Amino acid sequence: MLSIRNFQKSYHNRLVLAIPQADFSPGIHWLKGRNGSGKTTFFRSVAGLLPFEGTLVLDNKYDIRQQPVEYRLRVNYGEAEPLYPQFLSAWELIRWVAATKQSPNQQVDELIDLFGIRDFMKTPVGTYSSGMLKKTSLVLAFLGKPHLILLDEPLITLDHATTRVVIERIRQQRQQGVSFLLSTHQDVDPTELPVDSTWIIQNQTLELLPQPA
Ligand SMILES: Nc1ncnc2c1ncn2[C@@H]1O[C@H](COP(=O)(O)OP(=O)(O)OP(=O)(O)O)[C@@H](O)[C@H]1O
Repeated sequence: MLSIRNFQKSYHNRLVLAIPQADFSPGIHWLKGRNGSGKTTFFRSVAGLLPFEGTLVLDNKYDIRQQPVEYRLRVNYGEAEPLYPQFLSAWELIRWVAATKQSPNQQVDELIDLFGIRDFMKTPVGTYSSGMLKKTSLVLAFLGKPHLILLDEPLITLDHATTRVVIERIRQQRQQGVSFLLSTHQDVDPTELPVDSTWIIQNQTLELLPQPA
């Protein structure tokens, strides 16, 4: 599903991540790592938001450099702590992302109701609580017809009911062929959300962890 070759990311000549080779199969994959290990850097690079050295190819077809638009159309990203211009409303953000991601008809309404943001979506995001902001970012992360969704700490700041909604949505999308890379510092019950592999970012690289027996 996602192939990584000779990946390197530095900030101001300080190497943060070097991944000679990694291959993610279709499925749900957890990414672990201590604070500052490089998870957000990795997600932002895979999402096409940060420059890096190396090659990323989605579905053996879409190279982030050679098919930049096709690749970005198929890779969505929900940030751990989303930041948006304070004066924009969720509705304005959603309309814009839905248009760029070519969302199917009805999807916008479906996601707005699923995450319960209709009541406040026309007020500026500057007035939102952290949970309201997180719900907005999750609606944005599911828009379009992604093949891969990157979710950085998708469950933080959410109430119990919304946590269930996120887990159920991930399961449902997985059944429809969407893959996920997720990071979390929380433990998630594998009976609720089956995981195909677990990876760790440490020592400036990404390693596959052995699956528990
Ligand atoms: N824009 C930047 N400029 C310089 N250094 C940066 C920048 N962004 C991140 N870093 C550094 O890169 C390293 C990895 O940061 P990153 O935010 O990717 O970690 P993380 O694993 O997401 O951390 P956390 O779990 O705390 O969110 C850290 O040492 C951080 O200081």
